[in-house]
Amino acid sequence: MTKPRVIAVIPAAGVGSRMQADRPKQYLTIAGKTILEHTLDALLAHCDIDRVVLAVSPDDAYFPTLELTSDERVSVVHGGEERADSVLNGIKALHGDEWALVHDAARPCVSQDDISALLNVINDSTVTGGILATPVRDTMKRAVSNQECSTSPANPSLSVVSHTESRANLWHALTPQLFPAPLLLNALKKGLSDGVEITDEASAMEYAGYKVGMVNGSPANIKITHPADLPLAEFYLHQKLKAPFACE
Ligand SMILES: Nc1ccn([C@@H]2O[C@H](COP(=O)(O)OP(=O)(O)OP(=O)(O)O)[C@@H](O)[C@H]2O)c(=O)n1
Ligand SMILES: C[C@](O)(CO)[C@H](O)COP(=O)(O)O
Repeated sequence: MTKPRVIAVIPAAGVGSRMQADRPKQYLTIAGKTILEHTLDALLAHCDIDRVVLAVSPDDAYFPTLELTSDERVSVVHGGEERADSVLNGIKALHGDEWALVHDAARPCVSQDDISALLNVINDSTVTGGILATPVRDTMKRAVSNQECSTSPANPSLSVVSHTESRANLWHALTPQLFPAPLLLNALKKGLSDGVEITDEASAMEYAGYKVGMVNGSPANIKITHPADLPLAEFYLHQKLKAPFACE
């Protein structure tokens, strides 16, 4: 049986507003290279990933300065207004019967073993693709209102608890998220045109009615979002460098 083609699609067109840095966070350097280069290296190192489609901002002045621009396995498309738009542009660059492995540029700490574990869903007929995820570990509170509406004049960052959410069967969705490209393309188009909030690929596939698998992945696969995430990611990256991965 021919091995399915797996194309990585990396949304890397964000501005990183929550990071409050002097450049988009994917171009910050930790453990010796940019976050984007760490993420690309992790995906290109996996023997079951054929190539990478990168979605970068149309006015991205940083990407051309990276050496990887010469790697023939990397092609580039323009990102869009939202993450889902960037992913959609990436999927449109695929050619039909491949599997799309969508992975945030902001998640450089993903392990090769977790990528391999997720790829196993390709051969599982009980689901239509799947995602890496990790069970919630903290008690989860629902706030009365969003954080910008503090009711305490003395403490503008104070929120008020509405109630405690059950954390039974509650997971953090991570990336990569892996789906048949043609199905994901149509699901993204439908979710976006119906005005559904699509914050990950699975939400589009769920909205389209597919059964999505969840593979328990490492909580070290963090999404670098705030400044406090940088030293943690650097620690995890140094740990990864100590244990090089060899494709079977
Ligand atoms: N229009 C967008 C928005 C986000 N992303 C990418 O989607 C991933 C996850 O998004 P997030 O962590 O929210 O990144 P930003 O949108 O850059 O961060 P912020 O929300 O703080 O601005 C990132 O790799 C980001 O580059 C993208 O490709 N296109
Ligand atoms: C796709 C994702 O990383 C799964 O947790 C997350 O939804 C991205 O959210 P963001 O607000 O675009 O960072």
